[in-house]
Amino acid sequence: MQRPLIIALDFEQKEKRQAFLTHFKGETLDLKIGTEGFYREGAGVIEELKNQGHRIFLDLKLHDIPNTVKQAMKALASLEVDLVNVHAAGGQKMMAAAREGLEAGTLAGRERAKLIAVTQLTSTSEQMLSSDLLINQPMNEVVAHYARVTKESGLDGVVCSAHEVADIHQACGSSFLTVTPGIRLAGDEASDQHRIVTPAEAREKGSWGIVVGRSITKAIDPNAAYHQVKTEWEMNACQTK
Ligand SMILES: O=C(O)c1cc(=O)[nH]c(=O)n1[C@@H]1O[C@H](COP(=O)(O)O)[C@@H](O)[C@H]1O
Repeated sequence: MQRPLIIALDFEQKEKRQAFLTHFKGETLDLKIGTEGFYREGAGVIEELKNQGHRIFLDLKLHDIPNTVKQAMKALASLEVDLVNVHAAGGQKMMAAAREGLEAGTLAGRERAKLIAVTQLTSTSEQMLSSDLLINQPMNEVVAHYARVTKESGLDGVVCSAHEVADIHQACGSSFLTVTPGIRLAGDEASDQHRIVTPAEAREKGSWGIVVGRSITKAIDPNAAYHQVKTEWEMNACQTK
């Protein structure tokens, strides 16, 4: 994956996922399978999408004791996806264990999946951080701290909102990966997301990759919406070079 535009394949039925992908015949995509799809369809969905030539972000957000996460990551490594994640809230030992498991499970001669950690969900607001999680620090400082701990644990990057990318680059360097969901085309509903930006803003703010679900999957013309997102995301890159 290179500065990917990742489509979140969050569908309530396998048939709906497959019907959605018929809008993209002949295109190689960066796709995300999350808990909704993986729990329903199992590992077969990964195989199916890989056979179609797509690159995969397997978003299971592991969060458990270090040994459990290590063994789970070892098992997931056999699926040979491109990107996997854990929750940074699991702490440094858990994240280091995730990396160990991933390395142990990666077949010799194969490239290890990139491993990133969710800092604070993009559905979390500053107010929720304090009222629900009892974290009384500004969101950007909390996220930058989680990013620093993630880097110290040997991971490749984080999931965050584009609003925090500059602080993360300052804390961890600009080569530390920032994958940013919470992307909306102008005028689209935020729905359950709180820390949102447009694709163009994500690029301006320096995101390495973006994750886009409903702005594409719920569009009347998903292919047109995808290419609108892609144009904003890439056009802006040319302007900022
Ligand atoms: O790890 C993720 O992918 C993730 C982290 C996060 O903080 N926020 C977030 O929205 N996501 C995922 O990104 C996708 C966003 O979907 P939309 O809100 O429909 O664009 C969903 O599949 C979420 O599970």
